[in-house]
Amino acid sequence: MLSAAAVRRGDRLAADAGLGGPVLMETAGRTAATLLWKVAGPFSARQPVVVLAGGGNNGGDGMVLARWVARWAGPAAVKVFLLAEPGRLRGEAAVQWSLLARAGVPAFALAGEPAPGAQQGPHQHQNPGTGAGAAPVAAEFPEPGAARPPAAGSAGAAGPHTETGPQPAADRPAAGGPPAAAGAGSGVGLAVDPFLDHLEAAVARARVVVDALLGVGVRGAPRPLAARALQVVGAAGVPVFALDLPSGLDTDTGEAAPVVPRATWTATFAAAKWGLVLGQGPERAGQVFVVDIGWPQETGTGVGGTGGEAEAGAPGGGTGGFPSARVLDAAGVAALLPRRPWDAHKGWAGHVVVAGGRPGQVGAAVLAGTAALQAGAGTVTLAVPAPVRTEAAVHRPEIMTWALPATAGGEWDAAAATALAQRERERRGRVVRVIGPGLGQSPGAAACLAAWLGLDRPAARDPAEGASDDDRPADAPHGRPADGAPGTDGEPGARAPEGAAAAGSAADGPVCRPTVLDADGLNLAALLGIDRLRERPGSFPLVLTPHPGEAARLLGWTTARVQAERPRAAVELARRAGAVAVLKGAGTLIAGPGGELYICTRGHPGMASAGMGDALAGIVGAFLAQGLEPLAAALVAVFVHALAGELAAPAEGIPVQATQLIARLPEALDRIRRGSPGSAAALGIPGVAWLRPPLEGDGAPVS
Ligand SMILES: NC(=O)C1=CN([C@@H]2O[C@H](COP(=O)(O)OP(=O)(O)OC[C@H]3O[C@@H](n4cnc5c(N)ncnc54)[C@H](O)[C@@H]3O)[C@@H](O)[C@H]2O)[C@@H](O)CC1
Ligand SMILES: Nc1ncnc2c1ncn2[C@@H]1O[C@H](COP(=O)(O)OP(=O)(O)O)[C@@H](O)[C@H]1O
Ligand SMILES: [K+]
Repeated sequence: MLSAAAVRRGDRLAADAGLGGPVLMETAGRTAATLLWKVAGPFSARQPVVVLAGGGNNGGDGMVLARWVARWAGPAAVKVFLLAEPGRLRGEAAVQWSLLARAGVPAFALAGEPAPGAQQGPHQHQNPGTGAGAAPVAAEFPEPGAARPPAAGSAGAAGPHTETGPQPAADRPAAGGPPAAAGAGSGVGLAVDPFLDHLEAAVARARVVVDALLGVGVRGAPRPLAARALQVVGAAGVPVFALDLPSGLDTDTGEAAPVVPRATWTATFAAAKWGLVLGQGPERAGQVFVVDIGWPQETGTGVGGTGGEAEAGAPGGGTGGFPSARVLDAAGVAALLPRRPWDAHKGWAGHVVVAGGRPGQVGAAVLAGTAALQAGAGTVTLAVPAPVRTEAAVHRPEIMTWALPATAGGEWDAAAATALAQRERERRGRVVRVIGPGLGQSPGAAACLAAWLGLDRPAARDPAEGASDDDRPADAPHGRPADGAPGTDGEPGARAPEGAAAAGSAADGPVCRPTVLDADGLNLAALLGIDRLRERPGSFPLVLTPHPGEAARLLGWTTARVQAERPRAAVELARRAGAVAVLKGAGTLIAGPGGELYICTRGHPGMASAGMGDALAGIVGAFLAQGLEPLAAALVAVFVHALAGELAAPAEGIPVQATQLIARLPEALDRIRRGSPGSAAALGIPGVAWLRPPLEGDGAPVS
């Protein structure tokens, strides 16, 4: 996931490696043509493609695509509208314009200012700034079926038109019309109004419009001329296939003026761009396909990403726009999944303790616990205020419950902090805490949270923790016996703060454990101050799972700012807390304390329902309990959760309940292990991957 600045840097790295613009453009345009054919083809003179091209490299991509479609289906199957004066084209776009002429592809362009003394009219327009070689545009681009003969001796700025040039498809009569290169153009090199009229007429008859007007080079909202052309396209209601980005969409923020097309498909090159997943990007881009154009590996942006790897050497590096992120995919997540040994026992898979479930919100803790169980935790306990213990216990017989000290009103009592730690110590095995689902924000809950985070006093090593090692095979995950508590490096107490042994000993206070903070756990942490989380003793593993509102409270931002700057917000949460931060919502972001950033593009709006977050917190806990490091646990949990949400929805837009998602967790895990739908292979075009594959129940848009 790249910013515009990162794309430029990637292009430079590619060029340094010998992959120059023309090579990349050819790969981009040809692959996009293949993809277009797959999603919207076949094309013919009766089912033509109209390409709206701009004067930059995005337009160049469109011209490459047009050339290939013409080669496969005959020149009458495609028509190019260049919203620029050909004489002003530079670099690769100029080359592509020249190649279009050679291929006999019908095309229209804007006419330049007439040369002094030249007769007015579309064929007489001389392109300024092109010197002696400037040629009437019309001569280069014959319009199929037009009566006028080709202008003789034309030699354009972009190269001579030669009738004998390679025109593989020109001798193939296009369906429903005369041979493509038989006649001369009747309307190329046009003033603006006739150009737009022709565009309107062509679009009305088109099978699909290819939007190649503006790509990552866009600056601000489309200017008036571009806006008029986009308006024409939008008004026609014909499906739009956008190249790189829907034209005018802000590459970094996803801001979009009203004229920015609502594409049915977008083929984005090298890697996805932030603008496709932020702001209005998702609704403008439609189905997004990531097209590998051959950037060298050093750029770190292979198709589909590999997930689970650091983004070392990736373009962007935080310069301008947002930092780069890796897109989670099934293959990358599969590599991170814990591998259960054949002789595994429940201790191997850890013990998730969910602390929450105040009266009226017991369900939140139940959902987190059930999700933890379904995601593979060896043991799950719901630690709840005593008055609700029975209510918590009735749901799943596999789940234990601990009744903890409560106030008269059934809220958490401050004494519960120590009581919980005591109950944990009575059991062997690796304990992970999921703190927050239904916790409430009572003073007692706040006191417990501070104690569990070790922020009320120095924390100490839990002597019972070491014993749990005996339960595990020698190569068991989580090589850190006490998970970051002081003295875990083999010298018990060696790094313990002064007085820690007394202050935080097993006998008289809570110890710290790998922790997931969610919901009110986060709201209370915000009151403590997010920066204080860095002070937690021993930097024990910590994963925060805020939704945008909770993230705003933690950062002291508005929710709107969090949403507008999601990548920055995620990185900031992780940096300030010194923890792994999962910023939930469409396009969940996972940030590591070292600046790592990942995005999960899976899941769907049907998952916007109560309890989904509780389920996610429980799943993160389950993977911590199974020995994954916190970043890996968060990555796996987010992906599995999203995939289970997809499996639970019969179709796009159908609401899913948390219990339905939780029920599908084992299947989601199995899919990931076996390679889930949405891999590049599933689309059937090597080097092309869905950014977010269609839901299976939705009827795949590809044939
Ligand atoms: N450079 C490379 O290595 C590659 C670039 N590729 C393509 O090149 C595109 C980027 O090309 P460019 O940098 O030439 O930029 P674009 O083609 O995206 O846009 C630049 C053009 O848009 C005009 N423009 C900018 N802002 C505008 C606005 N608000 N209203 C109207 N017109 C506006 C500029 O005057 C210029 O003509 C990518 O999106 C991608 O499609 C691909 O060919 C792959 C390789
Ligand atoms: N539009 C969406 N697309 C993908 N995932 C979504 C979408 N809406 C919600 N989700 C996911 O559902 C979960 C909702 O969590 P949260 O807002 O905390 O819900 P709750 O507090 O009700 O449990 C998150 O994991 C979020 O990423
Ligand atoms: K575009």
